[in-house]
Amino acid sequence: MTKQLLTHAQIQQYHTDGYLIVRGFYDKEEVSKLYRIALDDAMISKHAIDVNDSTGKRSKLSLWYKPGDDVYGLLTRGKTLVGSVDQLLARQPGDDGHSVCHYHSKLMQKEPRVGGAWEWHQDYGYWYKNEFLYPEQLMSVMIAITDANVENGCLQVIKGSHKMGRVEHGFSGEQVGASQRYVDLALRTMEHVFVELNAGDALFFHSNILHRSEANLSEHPRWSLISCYNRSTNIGYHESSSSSSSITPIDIVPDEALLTWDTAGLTESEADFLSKEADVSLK
Ligand SMILES: O=C(O)CCC(=O)C(=O)O
Ligand SMILES: [Fe+2]
Repeated sequence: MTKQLLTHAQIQQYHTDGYLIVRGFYDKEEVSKLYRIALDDAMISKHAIDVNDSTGKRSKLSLWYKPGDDVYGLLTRGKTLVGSVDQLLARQPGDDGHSVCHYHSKLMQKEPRVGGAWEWHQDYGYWYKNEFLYPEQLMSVMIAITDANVENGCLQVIKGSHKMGRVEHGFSGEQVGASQRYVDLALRTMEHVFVELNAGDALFFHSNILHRSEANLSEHPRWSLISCYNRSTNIGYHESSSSSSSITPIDIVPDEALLTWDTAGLTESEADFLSKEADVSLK
């Protein structure tokens, strides 16, 4: 399947709404490979962290920085995905080269009946603490590995809330959440959208959009990959050295690499995983 860069209208929509859904970004064959690897990869499961919500439900999350030559690394380095991100991220004056970097990716596994909720937050609410100065140069892409719907705890967003700028965040149980007052005010005028995705769909979202998700009370898993991108011009002054990937332009690979390249599992040397002790805010 040939992937397309974003159209002018899609770019406009992202800037107006703070998010953009691209249906079928990955085809059936690609999705089944991603699902199989997520199930089988010993390194992913070895490094999975439990993240509890306020009611004790938990999601399994594996987070890594440097993308390697494994299937998930190749996905995040794919030409059209990186090219689309490049169309959406703001550029610093004077930056006219290839400057899209991989900050980190996380594989989120919300298992049936146990997968936990996420409080309302902005990703930049976390990343601000890592001293990245430019929210417009940061964004995330969620790739649905299974279908995500209201029943299994899909992502919810407040449409247009990225225009509010950064909102204060504080601890809420083990998670960091946005000030409830500002969430309530945002909901007075902005639309609360449940972003239902089919496996293979991609959701591009701004680092300042308010989002949350419910626990997975259904019988179906809700698995997704969230990859976060940055520009090399946006230095995280309070980032640990292990995440120099956030200012190192991505080594881009052809889209076909995902299906055709010979890949190993994630190895210790290729991917540097986050441990729970390393970052209390869990990105
Ligand atoms: O997967 C989810 O439901 C939300 C996760 C999220 O927003 C995050 O990890 O920042
Ligand atoms: Fe988030």
